[in-house]
Amino acid sequence: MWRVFADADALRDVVSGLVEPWHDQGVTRVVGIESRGFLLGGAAAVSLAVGFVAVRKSEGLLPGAKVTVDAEEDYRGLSHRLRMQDVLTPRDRVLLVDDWAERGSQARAARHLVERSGAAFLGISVLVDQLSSAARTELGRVTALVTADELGQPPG
Ligand SMILES: O=P(O)(O)OC[C@H]1O[C@H](OP(=O)(O)OP(=O)(O)O)[C@H](O)[C@@H]1O
Repeated sequence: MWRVFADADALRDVVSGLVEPWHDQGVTRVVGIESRGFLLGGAAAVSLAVGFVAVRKSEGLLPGAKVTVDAEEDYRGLSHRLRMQDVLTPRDRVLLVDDWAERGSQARAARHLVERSGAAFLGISVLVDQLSSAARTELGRVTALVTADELGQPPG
């Protein structure tokens, strides 16, 4: 995935595709999950002319008041404690941006963080949608550039 971001045209097209379905949805903040969600969410926030809020998976610095949630296992079977600075307000309408959603556990946990802050969680925008129909129902509106099925198997 990082190789895609190294190409200027591909990066521009990816960010454009992520935000295109959300231009008229009244988004006031973008939330992005570490690490690829930082890059894509930041770029999407600039494109939508709104602020960006980071959700950290690791132990990296995140000063000040925070909300925290233990996410269910992700697609690799890893369990992360997600942390977000407590900067959202009840007036915020939040879009989550990430590169890939499979189990949806990180996105669900991010939704909890957003809603615990009193903000409205609108949905998620991802490059690749590999969600089951059950996982999809808990994430609001889901938009994606491509499904995992459409990607197919990588060559050789
Ligand atoms: O839908 P789930 O099964 O919960 O998994 C989704 C998460 O997995 C990927 O992150 P990854 O762990 O690969 O980290 P990275 O962005 O730091 O590479 C992706 O960026 C999501 O954050």
